[in-house]
Amino acid sequence: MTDKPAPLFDTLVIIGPGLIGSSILRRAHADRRIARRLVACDISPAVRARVAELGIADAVEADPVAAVRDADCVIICVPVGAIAMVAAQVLPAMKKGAILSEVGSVKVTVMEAMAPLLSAYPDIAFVPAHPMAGTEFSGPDAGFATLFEDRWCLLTPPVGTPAPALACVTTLWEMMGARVRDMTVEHHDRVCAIVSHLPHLLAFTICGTADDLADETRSEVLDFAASGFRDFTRIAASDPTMWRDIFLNNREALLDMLDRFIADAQAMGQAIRTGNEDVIVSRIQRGRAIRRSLIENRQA
Ligand SMILES: NC(=O)c1ccc[n+]([C@@H]2O[C@H](COP(=O)([O-])OP(=O)(O)OC[C@H]3O[C@@H](n4cnc5c(N)ncnc54)[C@H](O)[C@@H]3O)[C@@H](O)[C@H]2O)c1
Ligand SMILES: O=C(O)C(=O)C[C@]1(C(=O)O)C=C[C@@H](O)C=C1
Repeated sequence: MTDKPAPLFDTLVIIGPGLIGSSILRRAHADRRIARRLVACDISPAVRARVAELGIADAVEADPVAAVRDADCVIICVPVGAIAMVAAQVLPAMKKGAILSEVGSVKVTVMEAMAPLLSAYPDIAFVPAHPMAGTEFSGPDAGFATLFEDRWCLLTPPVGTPAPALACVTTLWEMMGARVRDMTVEHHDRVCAIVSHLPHLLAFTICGTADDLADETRSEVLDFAASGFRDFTRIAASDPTMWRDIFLNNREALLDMLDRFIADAQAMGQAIRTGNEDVIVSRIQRGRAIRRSLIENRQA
């Protein structure tokens, strides 16, 4: 009889088992090659009770210090503005050689807040990750085991990250079904500003603009929303705390992309005003080409 290979981690701890954290737990619960023991920890008693009910963790803890004591890997899955605070709670309790990770949607400010904390714990490897997958829903009921399937997961390891820790986190995300790419925190934040943060800003804004026109159009907005507007309302339904933290933490990159967008939108407006068909058609053709390449890359 051959022995089963050891799992990637003995104990994997998820702090904040909401949409992303509970999706990691579900996948790891279904594939025990990822971790022998799964621990969930959340500040909210309602979330803890629900995670226990769902049965997706072997233990559910209220106290982050108790939760991480035996961890080989801890993944912080809380809103961006709370990541460093949670790290400050758990770092002193983590064992030497363990890995600390997080899944925040912004990396530069998180790294800036983490650097002074990490310098006191040279035996903990910090490997930030960002799965480019999600939905407009939050909380432990929103998660599902296939959320990361075929999606990208961006890693932003600080210079000097030990190779075995980086390899472990890479393997973890590959076992989640994701494709993995490493990049710097600065590049990450600029890429996410254009592909994720600006589109959300536009969606929140267009819904607000439509709502401000309430007297004139609101009933029509609701009646006829099975149109282009509907696609904006899906992402505009996203969690306010999460998006407040993203916008305020990725301020510079987001404002830069917003300025570019405003200039391009004004150019399109000018083309419509002056009847410049070439400009209008070439802009639409570029949009269609981008959609086609997303479909070819299985990201649509
Ligand atoms: N939603 C997405 O599409 C998406 C995708 C990729 C990455 N992210 C990032 O992942 C993180 C989590 O997002 P989510 O959508 O899963 O959020 P969520 O609201 O579904 O879950 C967050 C959980 O963190 C808990 N929490 C908050 N503060 C805490 C604290 N101090 N200590 C312990 N638990 C705490 C909450 O109670 C909640 O259960 C965010 O940083 C977000 O930017 C989100
Ligand atoms: O699909 C959605 O609803 C999402 O908002 C997911 C999405 C995105 O913008 O692509 C949102 C934020 C994350 O950091 C990563 C993924």
